[in-house]
Amino acid sequence: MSLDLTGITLTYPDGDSRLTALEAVSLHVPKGSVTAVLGPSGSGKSSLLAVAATLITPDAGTVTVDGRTTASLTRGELAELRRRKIGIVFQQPNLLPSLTAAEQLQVMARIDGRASRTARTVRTARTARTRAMELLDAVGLADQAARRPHQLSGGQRQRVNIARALMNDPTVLLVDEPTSALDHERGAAVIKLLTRLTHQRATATVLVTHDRTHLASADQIAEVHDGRLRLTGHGILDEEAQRTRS
Ligand SMILES: Nc1ncnc2c1ncn2[C@@H]1O[C@H](COP(=O)(O)OP(=O)(O)OP(=O)(O)O)[C@@H](O)[C@H]1O
Repeated sequence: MSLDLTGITLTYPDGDSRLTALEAVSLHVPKGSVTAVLGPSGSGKSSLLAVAATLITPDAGTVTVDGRTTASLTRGELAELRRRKIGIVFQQPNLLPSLTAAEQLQVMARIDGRASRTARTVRTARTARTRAMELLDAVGLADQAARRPHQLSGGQRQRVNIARALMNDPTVLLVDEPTSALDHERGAAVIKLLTRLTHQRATATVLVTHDRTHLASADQIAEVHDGRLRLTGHGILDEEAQRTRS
């Protein structure tokens, strides 16, 4: 159980030609580990996350989530894979202003229930509430469950955002610069939380960051330059970690 990108090339239309955003990118992210992705602006980091999230189909290469290669899936199967297996944490929390912290999470279960009519079990409102409370507790916000976004700090909003991404128990967690709106201390707390949740919930986590101080908690570090990726730090997880997490 992991995320694998193999030989990914992605181009965008650029006038009469095409701009290569990713070139022959391969990355193995084992279950229960954090891969930090660094790189200058425009190097291809967001494109990499969008391909991993199956939001963009690459020109070449394969994305494998939980052992399933996405190219062979129908659009419906792909949408279901995204809903059930992939959690995305965007830079800005984008919480709904009128909902409490608990409701931000419960809405995810409702969307999932409605979308998958063929699913054998549709989570009831009650189990969604219980799960939302468990996750808010896991991110240290159990006592803030009834608060709305304007009553929360930036760091607390980002923690709700992270808890929301975990609501459907994803295998893969994709995180885009989660600390850009936070001061150093709150940013460090969010990264620590993401690392702990990755290990506890055994997600394959990709963390795009500009902040090199975040690298200490990563299991492997990848750098992207002009669409090319190479592993530059912590290299490959040690064998013991591989055995326990894969
Ligand atoms: N939809 C698009 N259409 C055309 N070109 C695009 C599109 N999205 C990104 N690009 C180009 O692809 C390249 C990689 O962009 P990408 O957004 O992946 O970089 P990034 O590393 O995430 O940058 P940043 O750190 O500034 O967010 C850039 O040259 C960008 O201009």
